[in-house]
Amino acid sequence: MKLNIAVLPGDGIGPEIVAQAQKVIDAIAVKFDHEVNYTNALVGATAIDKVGNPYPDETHEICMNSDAVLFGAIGDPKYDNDPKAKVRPEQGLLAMRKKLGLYANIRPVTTFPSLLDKSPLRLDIVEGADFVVVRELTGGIYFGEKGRSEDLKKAFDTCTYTTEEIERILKLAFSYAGKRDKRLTVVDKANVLATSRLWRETAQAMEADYKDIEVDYMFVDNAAMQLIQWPKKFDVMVTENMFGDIISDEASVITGSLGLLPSASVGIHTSVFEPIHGSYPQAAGKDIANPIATVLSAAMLLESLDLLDEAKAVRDAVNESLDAGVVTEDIARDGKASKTSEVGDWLTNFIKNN
Ligand SMILES: NC(=O)C1=CN([C@@H]2O[C@H](COP(=O)(O)OP(=O)(O)OC[C@H]3O[C@@H](n4cnc5c(N)ncnc54)[C@H](O)[C@@H]3O)[C@@H](O)[C@H]2O)C=CC1
Ligand SMILES: CC(C)CC(=O)C(=O)O
Ligand SMILES: [Mg+2]
Repeated sequence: MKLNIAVLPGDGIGPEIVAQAQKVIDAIAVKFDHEVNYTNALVGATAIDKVGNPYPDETHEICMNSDAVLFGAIGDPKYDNDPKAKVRPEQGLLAMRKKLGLYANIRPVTTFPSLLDKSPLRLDIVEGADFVVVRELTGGIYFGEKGRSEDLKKAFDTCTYTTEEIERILKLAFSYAGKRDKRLTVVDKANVLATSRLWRETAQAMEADYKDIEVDYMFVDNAAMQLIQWPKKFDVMVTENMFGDIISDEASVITGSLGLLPSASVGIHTSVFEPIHGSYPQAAGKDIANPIATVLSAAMLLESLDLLDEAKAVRDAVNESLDAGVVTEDIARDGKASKTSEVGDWLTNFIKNN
């Protein structure tokens, strides 16, 4: 098969972690006799620096013409620490999601047997935890009208959702639950927010079409607590953009590191495969960031193209590397950390030789 992959490394650790995922895809291509064509494109702070736009039209064209997009991360302290900056790297990520119609971000949270002790939570709490956060990705407060009063002493962000936006993400979440343990938790703040009440009303109306799915409703503050106290009670969680952003970072604690969680952003046009973490600028250029979230995002990319044996070979390699202790410093034992690039090399060799 011929694969056209758009590669958007972005900022900070983005280029380093994406390079490892590309090495892994290359090894898979050789093993399974595929031809891979990568097209690199600018996004984020790097794109602002080069062309003044965090999501240039050329990048959009490249994404639209690809079979899938492999994305690293965006963000730079020079913008984080300048609240007055008008053009920001994050606008590039949001524009990409909106223009590609990526209304759903699928964030699977699974524990790895050899890393159970890396979670700050007790082993009996985390062992066997396995759930998916389905996060709405192109609506809500991140995309709502925002502004600042003339005297600069007041600012506002608005959260808006339409029934149509809620229905399409719920449909996808119901279908995920149908393929798993048939349990769906709708996370909202319906005791306070009008948008959340619309989410709850819409979900309640859809229950009749999915009689085999057990649906429950949970306020987001309670969900944030229960996720840590009883992670095993969850199967599929579905929620709005900002709540999903926050609870999925929180969920990474169950697995041991934010550097382990992959995601797939799907919707209308092409799909984007991206780690859930950011550009981790403190680690940029040091070859220490964990590449596994990005490598597992590449596995999700292969699955999206129905290359299931190929994806399994990536997952097997990752599991073996974790069992063998070939890991970066965030999940290392007894000070024995491998570099980002060494983890990538190990995975590549494992795929070649097995
Ligand atoms: N999808 C994206 O591109 C995202 C971009 N950002 C941007 O990233 C920049 C940094 O944001 P932060 O809040 O510091 O979040 P972050 O996710 O970059 O890092 C938070 C912490 O998580 C850990 N971490 C993250 N990735 C890791 C990896 N691969 N290996 C090991 N440890 C890892 C580190 O301890 C790090 O200090 C900001 O500019 C922010 O806007 C933040 C989240 C998502
Ligand atoms: C710019 C942010 C919305 C990025 C983020 O935190 C994420 O997508 O997880
Ligand atoms: Mg986030």
